[in-house]
Amino acid sequence: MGLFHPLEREVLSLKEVDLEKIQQAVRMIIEAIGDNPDRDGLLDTPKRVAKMYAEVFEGMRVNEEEFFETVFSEDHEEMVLVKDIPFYSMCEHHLVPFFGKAHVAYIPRGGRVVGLSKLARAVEAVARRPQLQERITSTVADAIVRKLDPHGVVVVVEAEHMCMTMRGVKKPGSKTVTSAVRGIFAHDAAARAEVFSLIRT
Ligand SMILES: Nc1nc2c(ncn2[C@@H]2O[C@H](COP(=O)(O)OP(=O)(O)OP(=O)(O)O)[C@@H](O)[C@H]2O)c(=O)[nH]1
Ligand SMILES: [Zn+2]
Repeated sequence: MGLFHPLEREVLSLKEVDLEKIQQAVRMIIEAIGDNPDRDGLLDTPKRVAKMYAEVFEGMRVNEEEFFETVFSEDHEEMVLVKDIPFYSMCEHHLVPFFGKAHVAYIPRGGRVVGLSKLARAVEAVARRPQLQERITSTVADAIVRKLDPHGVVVVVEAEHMCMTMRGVKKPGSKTVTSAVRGIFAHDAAARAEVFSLIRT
């Protein structure tokens, strides 16, 4: 099992989510906004929210590098791109959702090819933590670099942030695009242009 991205939490040290603590906190929030946590409609809400948080933050207990343990020895040293991987994450500043699509490309080296679904699983694991879009992007790219030592990696993430749409600056429809470019893609403009054009089409 590899090391975590330095910016990421020590997720493996966490055991189970403390559902009881989330329930208490949600009850307090309901009281603090001036509603009655004991009215019918809200009675089970703390329990539901606790269950939901356990689900949307389940990446806290998953090491994304695990998905790259099993490699197929396939003699393919050309680009592999899995695009339009949908993801949902929670912005660490406001704990509201941001969501969109991730595109992951790499050029395998030395026959280290992984199952396509593992790229999507890594995106999902990383997204299901309190996050920044930039950190999802670089964490996925760096995990692939560390585990597969490929010729190059590109991760592009495009997302809509609810903290920018339903509140605050209120700019619905605005999209944020982030990219992490590693290896050959960083210094070969033609390779980079190819992958970005494949992502766009
Ligand atoms: N870089 C980055 N910023 C984010 C992300 N998600 C949310 N933010 C921003 O985080 C910032 C937090 O700014 P603050 O001024 O501390 O908080 P705030 O008063 O709620 O800010 P506003 O959203 O402008 O109302 C905002 O500008 C958000 O748009 C992200 O994934 N990456
Ligand atoms: Zn936010």
